[in-house]
Amino acid sequence: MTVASSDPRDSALVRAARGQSVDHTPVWFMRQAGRSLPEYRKVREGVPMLQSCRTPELVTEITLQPVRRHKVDAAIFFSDIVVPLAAAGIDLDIVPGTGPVVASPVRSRADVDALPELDPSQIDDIATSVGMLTAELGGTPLIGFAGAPFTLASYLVEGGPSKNHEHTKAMMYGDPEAWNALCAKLARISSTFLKVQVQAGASAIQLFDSWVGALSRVDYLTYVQPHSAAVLSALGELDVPRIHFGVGTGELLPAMGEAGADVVGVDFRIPLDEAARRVGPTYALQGNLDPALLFAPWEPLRDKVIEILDAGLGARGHIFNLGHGVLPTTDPDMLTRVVELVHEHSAR
Ligand SMILES: Cc1c2[nH]c(c1CCC(=O)O)Cc1[nH]c(c(CCC(=O)O)c1C)Cc1[nH]c(c(CCC(=O)O)c1C)Cc1[nH]c(c(C)c1CCC(=O)O)C2
Repeated sequence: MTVASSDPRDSALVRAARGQSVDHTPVWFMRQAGRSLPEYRKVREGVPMLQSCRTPELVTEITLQPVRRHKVDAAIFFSDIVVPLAAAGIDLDIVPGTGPVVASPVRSRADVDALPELDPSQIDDIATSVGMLTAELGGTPLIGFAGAPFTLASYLVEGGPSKNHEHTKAMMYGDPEAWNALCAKLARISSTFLKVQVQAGASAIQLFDSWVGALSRVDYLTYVQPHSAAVLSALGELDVPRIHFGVGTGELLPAMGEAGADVVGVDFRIPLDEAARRVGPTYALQGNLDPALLFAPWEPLRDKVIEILDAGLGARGHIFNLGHGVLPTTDPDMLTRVVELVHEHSAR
């Protein structure tokens, strides 16, 4: 039984991530801050996404909104995976309804070599935002995050969102040296972005490799895992739990754990008890309610939440989450109800 404490290291989220006992299953939602909340749409009015991410007062307000409203067990830092790339000087924008769009796609070794590094001094505002947030959050942990090298590389090489990642795979296979140089650079940028967040007070981190499910296991092990491992091991000395998530990664879950995670994020395509069997007793799990089920009637939704909570008991630790981000048209009251149910049903 955990006692109430104002130290986020004693929170249910951090304890579950470490495989320690908890008094309830912690819950948060990917994209809990965002368009599903009217209070978010209000404060974002007229402010471009990248500018919002670099304005500490706005980052603090937006990050706190879902914590106040839903009583989730963690805040996720309001930012974006491309913020450190833009901060380093790469010309890109986040286009509403589309996602990140890069002015000059990276297609050759020369393009890779021309990419800048990120100096921590270029993201002083990120440290400021995290400091303001942790002061407000008290015992509620703040999760810092970054994009993993493959997912960032896909945006840079394709020039924007991609279904098939064809230019990315073409570089991976056609010029492995350029590919490895690109991913090594992105690993350094992500490590810096994460370290700044943790040193400023984040209590856990999540490395998003959202699109890595596009790869076979062998390609993942050959071309991607070493670079993700470099990011996760760079965080090792800072002693915060590391969550590693991607979409469509049923075949990659053990390999993503072995990249150096403490918690493996699971999407909704495989049952959580099957995920627990696949990763074994070494890793805690996070997941995995289908975000589309928040549009279903309460009864089947409730049954699914309970099924996931019960399956999670078979893992080293369980953090309840969605299998991917909150969809923008979700009724936020459904999220609040899910949080209440998770807390009620999992109370030990
Ligand atoms: C792939 C990826 C991106 N960004 C991110 C990922 C990994 C997570 C995932 O798999 O979803 C990470 C991210 N982006 C955002 C967060 C905020 C924290 C949170 O989860 O609440 C996080 C963790 C805010 C955001 N990032 C973005 C928004 C929407 C901006 C808006 O409100 O207009 C938000 C709230 C923009 C963005 N940025 C990206 C996409 C695909 C989009 C959506 C495009 C759109 O539909 O408009 C790239």
